[in-house]
Amino acid sequence: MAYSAKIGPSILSSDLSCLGSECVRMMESGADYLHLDVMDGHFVPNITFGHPMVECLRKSLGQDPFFDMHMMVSRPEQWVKPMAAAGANQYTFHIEATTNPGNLIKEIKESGMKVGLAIKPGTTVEELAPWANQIDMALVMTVEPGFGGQKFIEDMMPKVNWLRSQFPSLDIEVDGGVGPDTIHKCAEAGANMIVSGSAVIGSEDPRSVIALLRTVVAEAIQKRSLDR
Ligand SMILES: O=C(CO)[C@@H](O)[C@H](O)COP(=O)(O)O
Ligand SMILES: [Fe+2]
Repeated sequence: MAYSAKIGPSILSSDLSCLGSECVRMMESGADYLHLDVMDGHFVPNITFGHPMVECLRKSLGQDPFFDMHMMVSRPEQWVKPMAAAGANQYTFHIEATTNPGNLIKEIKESGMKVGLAIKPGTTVEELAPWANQIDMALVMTVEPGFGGQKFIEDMMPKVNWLRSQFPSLDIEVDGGVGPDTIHKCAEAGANMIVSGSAVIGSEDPRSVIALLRTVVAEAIQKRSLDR
């Protein structure tokens, strides 16, 4: 079992005028990686930031933090090279946004980044499955992409469960409405990379929330390995 519990705060719901220091605050609170939500106002009805911001964050934060780019954009092909040059570590694109996932996976790998493949709530996990052996991470959205602070969609858990049963060592990420109230469902289903925005950022004690999320997931991973 190659995967481990990792917690990646989504900085979407932080004070964006202090993005650099918010990222530092999350890393100092025990985050394993940073989940950076890129929205283009076309694939989703909201706009955030692009590669120039990522480049500034990389310069200010140094080489250490792992940047998981959640690309909620149409034509994800166009940002692969700029994101790699800006210092992104993982490029997570939506399968709904491209007609040629195979080629995009290849381009991302050639540019030196890891590959994440995301599906919206309305997309079946069978659409992702043919690519699962070529990617580093599968992202199962647990809200409609576009906004932080939405309600967790529990109906997505069978997708996670199925992916875990079919691909025992794949990194599986959940994103949207995940926090102390919903983490048990995600962990039991088999998710190991946990994005949490408002529950972590909005907490007075982000360190404790991150630690709790990680403990629940680590315990579920251990239980699964004992059950095998
Ligand atoms: O990609 C998205 C939303 O589209 C997420 O990354 C959210 O930003 C997570 O925030 P919470 O739902 O945890 O508040
Ligand atoms: Fe996200």
